[in-house]
Parts: sequence; C-alpha cells; structure tokens
Amino acid sequence: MMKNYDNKTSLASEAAQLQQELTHHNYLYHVLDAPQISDSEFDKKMARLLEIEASHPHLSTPDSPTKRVGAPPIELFETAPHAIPMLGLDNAFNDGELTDFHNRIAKLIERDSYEILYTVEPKLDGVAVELRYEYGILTLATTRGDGIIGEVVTENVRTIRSIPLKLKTPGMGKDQHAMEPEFPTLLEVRGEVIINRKDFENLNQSRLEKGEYLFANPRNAAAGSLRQLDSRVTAARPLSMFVYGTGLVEGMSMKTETGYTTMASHSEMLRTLASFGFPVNPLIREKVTLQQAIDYYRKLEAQRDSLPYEIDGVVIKVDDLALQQELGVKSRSPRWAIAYKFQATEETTVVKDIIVQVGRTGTLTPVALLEPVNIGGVTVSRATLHNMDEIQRKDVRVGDTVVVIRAGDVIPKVVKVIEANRTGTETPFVMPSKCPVCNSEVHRMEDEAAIKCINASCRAQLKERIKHFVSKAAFDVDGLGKKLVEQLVEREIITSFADLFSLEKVELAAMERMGSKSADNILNALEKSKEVPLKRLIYALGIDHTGESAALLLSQTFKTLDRVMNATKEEMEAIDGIGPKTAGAVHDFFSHADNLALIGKLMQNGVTVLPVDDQIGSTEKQEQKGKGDDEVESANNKAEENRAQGKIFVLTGTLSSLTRAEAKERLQQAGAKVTGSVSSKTDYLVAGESSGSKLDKARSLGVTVIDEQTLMSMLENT
Ligand SMILES: NC(=O)c1ccc[n+]([C@@H]2O[C@H](COP(=O)([O-])OP(=O)(O)OC[C@H]3O[C@@H](n4cnc5c(N)ncnc54)[C@H](O)[C@@H]3O)[C@@H](O)[C@H]2O)c1
Ligand SMILES: [Zn+2]
Repeated sequence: MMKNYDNKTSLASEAAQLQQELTHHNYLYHVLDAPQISDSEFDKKMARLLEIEASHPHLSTPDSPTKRVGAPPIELFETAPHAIPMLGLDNAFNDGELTDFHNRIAKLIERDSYEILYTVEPKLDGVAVELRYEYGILTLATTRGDGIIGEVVTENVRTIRSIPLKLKTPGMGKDQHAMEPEFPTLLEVRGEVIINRKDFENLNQSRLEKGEYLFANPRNAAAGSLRQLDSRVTAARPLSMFVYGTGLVEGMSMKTETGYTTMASHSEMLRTLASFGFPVNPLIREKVTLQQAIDYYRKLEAQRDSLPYEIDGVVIKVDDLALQQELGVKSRSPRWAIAYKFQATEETTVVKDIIVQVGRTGTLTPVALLEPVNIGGVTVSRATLHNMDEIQRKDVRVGDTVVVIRAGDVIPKVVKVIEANRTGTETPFVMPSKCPVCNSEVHRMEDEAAIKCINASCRAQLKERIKHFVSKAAFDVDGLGKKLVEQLVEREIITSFADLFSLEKVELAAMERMGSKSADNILNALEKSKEVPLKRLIYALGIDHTGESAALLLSQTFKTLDRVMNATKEEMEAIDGIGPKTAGAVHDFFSHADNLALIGKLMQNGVTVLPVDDQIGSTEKQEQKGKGDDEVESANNKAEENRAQGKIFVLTGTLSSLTRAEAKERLQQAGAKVTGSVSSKTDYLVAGESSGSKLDKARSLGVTVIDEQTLMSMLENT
C-alpha cells in the first residue's frame, strides 16, 4: 500500500519536473534560438514524459509540453493568429515504429494497408514559416510560435530571395475567357526557412571574429536570422526556403497548367505550389508504398552528409487529401503524417582534457578529449579544436560542457561551449612552446592561425604525410592502415613516401599483426597504385593549400607533371579557382631541391603518371557512374532526374559551396553545356551572391533563374 503511494507521488513529481524542464528547454530553443541540451536529450525526456502521461492520464495536464508545439511568441514581435493551427509531427525512430504508424492508420480508415500511398519528403532542419498571399500578393509571414499564434516576420521574409513576393499565374494567356485569377484569392503556404551548412559555417566564423554569440547549428542560425527586429540583419543572412504544405485556402479551387480544378492529393498540391513559383524540394517523391518509404529513408540517410543543407529525417505524409481529412489531427500533430528521424549528429558532453597533435605540415592541432558520448551510433571521445585562436574565441576550457557535432566521416568538432553549465572550476588551455613529438621549438606562421613544428624530420609530420599519400583520394593503397604507417616510420624503415615503393616483403611481414599473406597484399596494392592519374599525384604530395579540387584544376590545365612543375605563379593564378596562396605553395614546393629529388625517386621506383585524357575516359566516368548508384531513385517522376542534361547554363555571381570552375565541371559531367553569356537560348542562369547584369538580362529574356541550392539538387539528381 505504502509503496504504491510512494511510487505515485514520485511519478507525479517526476512528471512535474519533466514538464518544467521541457518547457524551459522549449523556450531556450524556440524563443532564444540557444538550446542548452542536445535534441536527442530533449527527445529522451519527452519520450519519458509521454510514457508517464500515457499510463497516468491524470498527470497529463492541459499545459503539458506533450500537448503543445514550440513556445509562445515573445513580446518584441507583433503577433498574428494562424487560421489553421500549425502543428508538430509525431516521431518514429525505427522501421517498426513506422510500420505501427502505417497499420494504425489503415485500421482507423478501415482500408487494406497496401492501399495507402505516401508522399515522402526530406525533413528540413530549419524553422517553420507560414506565408499568406491575398490576390496573389504576399501580405503576411508568421513563425509557428506556439502553433496557435505566431510572430509576424513579414518584412524579414521579403528579403529571402527564393520566396515569391507575387505568385506566378500558370495559366495566364492560355485561357482567354478566364476573368477570375488563376490562383486562390487567399492562399496560405507553409514551409521551412533554412540556411545552408556552408553558409552557417561562414556566418559562425564571422561571428567568432566579431566576438559575437555562436549559433549551435544551422537550424538555430536560420531561426535566429529570421527572428530579427531589423529586417536589414535578416537580409544579410543567406536564408532560403522550401514549401511543403498549405494553411487556409479560399476563393476558388486552384487552377493549374495541368488543368486540375480541385486538389485530390498532397503531391498534386505541391506541384501546384511549384507552378505558382514556390521552391519545392526536388528530393520529394510521390505516391510511394510503405516499403518504398523505408527505402527512401535509407537512401536519404546515406545522402544526408552530401546535401548542402541539414535534414534530420524524412516526413511521410498520406498522399490522398480525403484520407488526410478523414484521419484528422491530434492536439500537437496530425494523424496522417510522421517524421522518421535519423540518428543524431550532435550531442553535448564534457571536455576532460585538451591535448596537442602534430599534423602532416607540422601544424599543432589542439584536440579535446571528451567524456565518451554516443553520437548517431558511434562513440566519440575526441574532437578537433582546430587552433589556438579558435580555442580562445570559443573560449573552450578543460571541464566545459560543449556541443559536439559528427557528420559522416568528418572528424568530430566542438561547435560551442554551453556557458550556463560553468561551475568556475574550468581551466583554460595553454599551447606548448615545444613540439610534443620531437621537442623542437614551434613557430607561429605569419598571417596564419597555425602554430607549426618546422623540424622537417619530425616523425609526427612524416607519419601524417605518408598517411595522406596512401589515402583514398591520393594513391589509394588498399590495406596500408594508420597503425602500419606509424610502425614503418617509428622503426625508420621508411623516411619518405618514395620509400613505400621499395619496401620489401620481409620488412612488411616483420611488423606487428602482419603475416606473409598480408605483406603480399600490401605489395600488390602498392604495385597497382603505381599508375596514377596526375590529379591524384599532385594531391598526394601534400602541398599546402592544395586539396583535391586544386589538384584537379592544375592537372586539367597543365596536363603533364612537367608542365605543372614548371608553371609560374602567374600562370597558376590565372586559373579560375586557384588563389595566390595555392599558386605560391605549389611554386615553392617545386622549387625545393629535396622535393624534386623525392619526385625523381618516385619515378625511379616505377611510378608512372597516366595521360590526362585517359583519366576522363575511364576513371572520371566510372566515378560518376558509381555515384549515381546510391542516389535516391524516383518512384514517379523519373523525367526530373538528370534535369541538367542537354541544357544550356550560364553561371554568375559567387557560389558558396564550390567555385564557378567546379560548378562548370560538374555541369559538364552531367551533360550540360555552360556558356559565358545569357541569350534566349539559355535554359538556366545560376545566380550566386551579388549577381549583376547577367541576372537582369536573364530576367528580361524570361530565362529561368535558379539559385545555388537548386543547382546542387539538380546535380545530385544526375
Ligand atoms: N535541444 C533542445 O533544447 C530542444 C528543445 C525543443 C525542441 N527541440 C527539438 O525540436 C524538435 C521538435 O520540435 P518541432 O515541434 O519544431 O519539430 P517536430 O519534430 O514536431 O516537427 C515539425 C516540424 O518539422 C518541420 N518540417 C521540416 N520538413 C518538413 C516537411 N517536409 N513537412 C512538414 N514539416 C516539416 C516543420 O518545421 C515542422 O514544424 C525535436 O527534434 C526536439 O529535439 C530541441
Ligand atoms: Zn616536431
């Protein structure tokens, strides 16, 4: 008896505690755009509260965060009620939960489950916004707020270039008898305002330099940029938007190019919105089965890191609007949709220590040793802190609670410190004045944040240079792992990468965890790698400021190693995409006698450079093809895939995620033609930042203007 009573009171206080905490974190996240815990921590608390409330309904108070979305608007903004509440979404975290959702709705509407088809969409990680158009003109934009009342952000939204201020009339000019407008008299459109990953990095970097508060992730940056009192601030932020639904629609049934008069499905509605000029995400797939939805989830999960913006799952929506109606909504979410979430990429944890690693070019990199934390299924116990400047700017101290992000194969990194968790016992980090590996003095490079060990025979550097040399994008030597490279250097069996090609079987077989067979395998792999495309060789040399794309540009321009070695700085700088730093570093590299000797030794040991034309004939095409295999496949609109093929493009302005030269190259690989000036023959003008006269010309000629994001998704679909 007594025990039961205790259990009840403790559950009640746990629920109350969770309600209070979740309300607080909702406020930090939705109002201040400055969360203090990770999303997965938040989701865990929410799941626990839902569980308690489900088994003890009397604890489920009307103001519980389980029944609400977002947080109430702040007073600084004008507010406006939503004609139709803006709800959240239920979550599924595995195939089983998604299948439960599917079976649940089949039961509710008494249909066979195979009859239910879905539209599947990427779950964009941004901020939800509603746009109101009266007689085709944008008159109001609001945030979701608490779902009932939103904040008015009309002026800010007007600064977002991908949002139409006025609707396009799809049928205009075709139907002479139409006196009525070609769109509803009132149209509310909903979508997600986002910021591209790259833009987020740049934004945070410039905030760091100005000593301003850092955004934890692109979502917070998008929300923080949109929710500004001065729309000039918003205008300076690279926001964009994708629409995925409607609110209130009045005045007429939508009329479109394809002649639909009433909307029967969600997918049809999206097509109609696209025809009005709204940006609709190109990765959306229509009318898929449950199994196809699961496949879509898997494919998008694999593609996730290569998208220009962050997505945190897929949204699965019943396509038939009549069925949606029949299913209806609950207090915080509709019954006809669900978010199937990806595993987290971001967590909060504690910095236990800060150590220093020495890299390929001698750069000392501080690394945070973390309280191990599971991020998206992988245990993370270290994260890079880049350099001393970065540590100082972010003010990371030993003992701090920090936000750590891990995406794909990229090294996890510390995004920011959660200052609210400081206790006063945290200790600042001091950079050592000697190389932790060879003990020689370190130097701070002029104009650079990097502190370097300049002892050319420092073993730490050699190990890294060799790891780089055998890596995938360089010589791609199968089986020659990090541990083995370290042993070979430690035991002074190799003193440069050229020595790799004179390794002997006995030497290899003598290493730890090596046998005769694995030694043979490595020798074979080395032998195979000897025929190397020029771009890979240039990249493998590990020249400062010379990554894969610079190596590719150099190889395409100069075609032979000899010509690259003899190129002047000016010749290199003349290449679109090669800056003075790279040109200088490449020139310096090939002016050093030691480096020339090293290249001579490579050639003596049998390395041969493949002619550049061959690379395009074989390697590049294969790579292209391989890539296409794990793209999301269209269920219905196959025609939309490779939309770039055979089209004529013009590029203008500055692109953020790649150079114009890279964009040109990728377009050409996709079968498009890229020309220098806009004419009536141009199919697409890709307008980057600060586009000028070409943009005006394209508009006057009625050429379709697309932004970088659209270009990227076109390229992704090739
Ligand atoms: N870390 C924290 O302190 C904290 C606090 C509060 C909330 N959160 C996180 O926020 C999330 C819950 O917030 P929520 O209610 O905004 O989101 P939700 O998970 O309920 O999803 C609904 C939202 O998804 C978005 N969305 C993106 N793409 C969409 C598409 N194609 N179709 C429809 N909607 C789409 C819309 O903005 C919509 O409002 C959780 O992931 C939670 O972890 C974190
Ligand atoms: Zn050193």
